[in-house]
Amino acid sequence: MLRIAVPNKGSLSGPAADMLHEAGYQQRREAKELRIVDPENDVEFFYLRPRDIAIYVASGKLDIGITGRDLLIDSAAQAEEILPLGFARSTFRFATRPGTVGDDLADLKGRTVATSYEGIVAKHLADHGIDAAVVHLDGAVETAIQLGVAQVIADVVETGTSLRNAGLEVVGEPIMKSEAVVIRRTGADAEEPKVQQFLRRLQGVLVARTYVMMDYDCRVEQLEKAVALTPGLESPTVSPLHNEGWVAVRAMVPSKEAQRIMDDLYDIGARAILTTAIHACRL
Ligand SMILES: Nc1ncnc2c1ncn2[C@@H]1O[C@H](COP(=O)(O)OP(=O)(O)OP(=O)(O)O)[C@@H](O)[C@H]1O
Ligand SMILES: O=P(O)(O)OC[C@H]1O[C@H](OP(=O)(O)OP(=O)(O)O)[C@H](O)[C@@H]1O
Ligand SMILES: [Mg+2]
Repeated sequence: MLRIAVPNKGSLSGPAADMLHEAGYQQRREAKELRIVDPENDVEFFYLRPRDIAIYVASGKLDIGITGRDLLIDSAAQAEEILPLGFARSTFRFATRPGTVGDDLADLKGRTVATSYEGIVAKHLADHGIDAAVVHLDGAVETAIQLGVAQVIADVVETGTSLRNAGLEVVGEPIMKSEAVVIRRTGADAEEPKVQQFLRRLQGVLVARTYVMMDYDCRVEQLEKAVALTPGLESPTVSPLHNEGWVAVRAMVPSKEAQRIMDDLYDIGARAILTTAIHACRL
């Protein structure tokens, strides 16, 4: 049975459960459940603190886990990313009160940086040869500056609202970009069929979320131009219509581009252009 670690709380937990549900897996019904077995899919889910997931997976007791890339790197556990999942996207950045330090990383020398991600910050400073103190806090690190515990913070930034509300602004380049990722123990068997099947299911959800199916009719003379607009993933399906000189075309297109592609197809004479949602997919 495949043993999978899933975040039990925080920003990762809801979207991870939604994605697993869309991929056809049973999920817990109550937030207090710490473990469920999905016998039909031969999978056991363990609901763990996001920060702990890389440690469990690195130990080899759990086969794979869903966590944040930043949490994986911060843990320094012997685990590696195998599939990015596209949610819980954030950047990890230094921030401070305007005017405290310049945009140059070297300005952090001799300062105190408060963060919940001590591993990432200490390594980043060491890699750049900057001697600064790091104070570990569990959360709400923005307040550390107001209360004088640190002059600089390093934290997750998504919309920037938390920083603005605390009167802070980012300084320097982003330390890293993060999103939810699937991880496994470093060097674990990449070909393990159960793991491969799990990844294919999640990839199917990602594709279903980012593509729509597009159908349209066009004149045979316009087919090459039309196909160039909708190349599909492999190649579009082209079927003859009862009316001679016309064909029906079917191809997957990125949902974000669907409206523009429909305009372009219309302009070259395609008609009856339809898009439909994809509910599930195996590439
Ligand atoms: N506002 C946010 N937007 C996007 N991703 C976020 C946000 N806050 C945290 N994350 C991501 O979520 C993961 C952290 O999960 P974790 O559950 O530890 O913290 P959290 O979501 O801040 O929850 P809490 O602080 O309530 O425990 C990291 O990968 C981080 O990049
Ligand atoms: O840029 P924003 O959209 O404001 O999002 C970023 C904020 O979200 C998280 O905080 P959370 O609410 O989880 O509190 P925490 O700091 O205690 O983790 C993170 O630590 C930032 O503070
Ligand atoms: Mg948080």
